[in-house]
Amino acid sequence: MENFTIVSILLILFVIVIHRLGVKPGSQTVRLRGPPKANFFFGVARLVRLSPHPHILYENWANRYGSVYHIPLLLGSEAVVVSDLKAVAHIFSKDTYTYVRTPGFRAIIDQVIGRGLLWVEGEVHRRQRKTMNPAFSPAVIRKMAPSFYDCTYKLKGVWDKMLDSNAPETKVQVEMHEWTMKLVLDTVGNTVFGHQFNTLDGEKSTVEEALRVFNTTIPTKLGMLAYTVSIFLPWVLRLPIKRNQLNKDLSEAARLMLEGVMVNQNSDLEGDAQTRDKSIVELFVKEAEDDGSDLQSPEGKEEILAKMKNLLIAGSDSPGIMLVWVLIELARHPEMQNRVREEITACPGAELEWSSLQFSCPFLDAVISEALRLRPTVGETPRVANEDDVLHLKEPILDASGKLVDRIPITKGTNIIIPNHYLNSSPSIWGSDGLQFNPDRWMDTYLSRSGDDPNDAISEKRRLWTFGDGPRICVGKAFVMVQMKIVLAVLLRHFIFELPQGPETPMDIHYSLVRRPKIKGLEGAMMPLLVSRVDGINSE
Ligand code: HEM
Repeated sequence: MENFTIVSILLILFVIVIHRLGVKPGSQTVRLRGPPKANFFFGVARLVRLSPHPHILYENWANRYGSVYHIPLLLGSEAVVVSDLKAVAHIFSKDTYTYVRTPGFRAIIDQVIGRGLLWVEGEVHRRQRKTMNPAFSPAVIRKMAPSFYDCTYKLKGVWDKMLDSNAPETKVQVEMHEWTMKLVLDTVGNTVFGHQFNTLDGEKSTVEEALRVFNTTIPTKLGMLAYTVSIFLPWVLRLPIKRNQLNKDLSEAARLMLEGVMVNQNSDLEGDAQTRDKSIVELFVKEAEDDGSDLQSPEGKEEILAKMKNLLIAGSDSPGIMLVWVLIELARHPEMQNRVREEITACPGAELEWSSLQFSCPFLDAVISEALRLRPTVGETPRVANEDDVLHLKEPILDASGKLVDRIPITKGTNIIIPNHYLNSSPSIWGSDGLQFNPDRWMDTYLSRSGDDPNDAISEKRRLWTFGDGPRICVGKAFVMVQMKIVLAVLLRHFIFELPQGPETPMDIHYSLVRRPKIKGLEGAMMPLLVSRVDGINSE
């Protein structure tokens, strides 16, 4: 019998035993409507995980069962899907206290990233977040802008060389995931840790290699199965399978690099006080010192390493994928790419300095917002109720007995899923073109932007859920918005991006920790784009 079949059977038997012993992954208390099981063991869990368009599944379910419904998951467990905007806002606002991460999801974070901000809950989270927030203030991010430019111009230099080695006016095929990963890794290393990865200069980095292997390895059926199961059953992460080994390798590579950063940081702190403003790591060191932690002790080091690892991995995965998505969308819509380029070319300042760029190029801003809306790297927010609660709905729904209800009691242990991707794109919220790439929707002044009144009915409806919300809202949101605008302005000013088989090139999704775009039919996470010069002329 095949290895896969044996392990699958063992896995299933183990789950049944655990289930019989009464260890339920979650319990649901309300009689809600919802879809039937698509599979005896997995309910609809695999269907959602493997669907290239899970938000469409949620769309169909919401149309059928209303804005709150239950879905069957593994072996009889269930989750309540909440897409009523009032209830969603309530859950996010009570995040880390009333609603927390599922034990399985925490175990994955622990294995890959460690026990930093993404893992902690409640009071510890509040304290860690308070320390981290100032490190991502607008003033600090403004100071990072030169580094965003440096890294982007380095990437431009690499692509220029590729083009120079070809005949004039030819296009080169560039593997986008590879280069955006180098770009964001060098940037986050430089700005956040004061560490020079120099991958754009051709230097080798174990972190880059581990990230590359982790992100591009084609998941086996067993790996996919284990991932789906592990969200609810943490022990699956201890099985000796390839995906778990990749998690550990990535974690270890990040640890080794960050230990080096810590050593340098300590010597900086002992030395020249002028260098103290250098990186976010110092804030962690200071926080630990204020708490009386012994930084030389294994526990003290471990605590700081985990916090750093959170920023390194969270800060180098999603931003790279989002940049790739923007370029794909612009390659699919050449007329929009031309419009963005015209806008950038008209931007005052020869080098697209941030002081001018920040307040220019509204269409580029709109393109970025639209890609973030349609292609969120985190499609769902899974949570579990940590205590009893009541959800008050904006719009009443029909329960399983056909009664209209506008409040839903939730008991401790209930699994909750917030479908971020559905909320970002549903035609019921965004209008009939909700599923289409239409940046112009962001050019209308009444749509949600920073500074809008969050209680305004339209702003509330047109909110982006790509960065989550509430106490856990992405700490790097402002960082990545500045980074993306600079990177895209520079690259689009100089290069034209096309899909290998034209705008209609068929696309697919590669599954790793998050979903990344790929060209249909290519092995792994391959996402090549054709790059050519805007002026068609080789550089000196
Ligand atoms: C386009 C890029 C990005 C996207 C789409 C994104 C998305 C998200 C989302 C959805 C969450 C909330 C997760 C949850 O509620 O469970 C989150 C949290 C987080 N993100 Fe990002 N992120 C991005 C970039 C970054 C960057 C650049 C950094 C750091 C430099 C970063 C660091 C973090 C951290 C540390 C958290 C945990 C916050 C907490 O638990 O309090 N992210 N991100």
